[in-house]
Amino acid sequence: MNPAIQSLAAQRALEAAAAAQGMGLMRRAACAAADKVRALLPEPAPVTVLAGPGNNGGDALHLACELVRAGYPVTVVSPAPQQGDEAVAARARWDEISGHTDRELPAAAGALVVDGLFGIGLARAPSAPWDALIRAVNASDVPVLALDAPSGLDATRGTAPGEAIRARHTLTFLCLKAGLLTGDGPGLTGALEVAPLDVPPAMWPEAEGELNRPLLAPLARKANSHKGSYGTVCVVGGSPGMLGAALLAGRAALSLGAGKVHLATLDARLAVDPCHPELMIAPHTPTLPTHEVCAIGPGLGQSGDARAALAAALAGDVSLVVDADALNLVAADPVLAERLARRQAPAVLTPHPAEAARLLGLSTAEVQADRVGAARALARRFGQTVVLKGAGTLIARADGFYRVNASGNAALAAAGQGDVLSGAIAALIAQHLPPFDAACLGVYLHGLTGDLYRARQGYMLGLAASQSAADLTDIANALLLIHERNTV
Ligand SMILES: NC(=O)C1=CN([C@@H]2O[C@H](COP(=O)(O)OP(=O)(O)OC[C@H]3O[C@@H](n4cnc5c(N)ncnc54)[C@H](O)[C@@H]3O)[C@@H](O)[C@H]2O)[C@@H](O)CC1
Ligand SMILES: [K+]
Repeated sequence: MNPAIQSLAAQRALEAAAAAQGMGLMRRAACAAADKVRALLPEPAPVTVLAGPGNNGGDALHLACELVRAGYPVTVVSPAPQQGDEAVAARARWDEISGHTDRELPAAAGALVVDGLFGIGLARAPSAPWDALIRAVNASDVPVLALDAPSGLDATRGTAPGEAIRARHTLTFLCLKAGLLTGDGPGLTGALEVAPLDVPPAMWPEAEGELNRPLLAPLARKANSHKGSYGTVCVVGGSPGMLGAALLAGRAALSLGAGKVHLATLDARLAVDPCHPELMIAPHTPTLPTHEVCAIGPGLGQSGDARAALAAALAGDVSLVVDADALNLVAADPVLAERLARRQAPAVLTPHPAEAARLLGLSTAEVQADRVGAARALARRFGQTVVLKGAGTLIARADGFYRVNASGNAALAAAGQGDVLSGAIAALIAQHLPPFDAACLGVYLHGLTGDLYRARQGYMLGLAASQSAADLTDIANALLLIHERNTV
């Protein structure tokens, strides 16, 4: 799981704390970037370094000095003076070493262009002279290494207000940013790496203890246990014609270790899943079987029975995973929305962008234009954990803290995957993970089924949701084995 990020504000608070302790993060960033350049160009070759006006530019100028010391021929392009003490000092160091900077991209930009124009401080669409420089870089066929974020990209939203640098590689500092994993972010188009700069986790202001916590520790099995030790999941859904969705959620819950799984279906025709006789299937009745967590929504439909089942679930005190049509019913009915918002027992909402848009009264495009904002708004609105699915799935907590998932790929863009995810999260809650952790880990493991598929296949076509449901078992067991090895 990638390092947690609360917001760019948390990163800036950490940077300020580091500066106060004289940790010299900028020099560390430059050294990490120099290592990356050496990895890309093992032999010294001409490198063009673009230096912007802020600290991203400062990183780039220190990098230029490191590269000259390592014997690389370096051209610095800096069309405007640096602002801020750290960036000005970096420029002075460069002037000391070379004393020459260009204002435009050289005709022959060399073997690599390093983009240090803007990082997390981009405030608006780059204007002159920056936009012309970005266009010139994108027009050249020289590979680009972007520092912290491709210049011109909004590091939170993943959108580009103007034209953004198209980077083949991005080395981001301290932690991942939501915008690198969503929208047009490089996490989807290029190679993305994090350089943590050896900052101790405790320095993160609000994510303290969140970083690298072994989320899956509660899943470790104890010899002296029985099926009740691993909880009971009840899936409520499967209205006529949509049984598959409920079956997928039930299978995923079994695959990820729930002790028992009931399937309360709105279609009485389904009596048994021949592939999974362990699934206890019965027609839904207002008095549900006893269970710790209920995944409601897969194939639920929006009939009167469906609404009644949702109202009963909301009125209960079990943990809920609210997905698909259950979310649509909430979006369409203020009474249900109020019940969900007032509910004391935990719930995890798992909307895709269109379902989030309905819940927020926005268009899907507006949700996608600010995914972090949408996820946090929903989490605050309902006082619950929200999983905003899509490239760079976000898991937001009611207090605004959020995580970005870095696993998965377009193989998961297929029917039924949302049902699998809701069953997976339900299984983790049933095994006593707190809802936010269950959502983070469920999203992460589910994403890994896409990564596993691409590793096996070499590409991303044709992953069936039932395959993902089955693969959750192998992936979780492999990670638990590693966890146990590391904790002996
Ligand atoms: N301060 C620290 O401790 C660290 C800072 N780091 C670097 O510092 C960066 C953040 O530095 P800054 O906050 O200075 O911001 P940036 O370096 O991202 O640049 C923004 C600067 O350009 C100006 N600007 C923003 N949008 C503009 C536009 N469209 N046209 C023209 N000018 C524009 C801003 O006024 C600001 O001065 C990070 O991305 C990272 O690269 C890293 O070295 C990590 C440590
Ligand atoms: K940059």
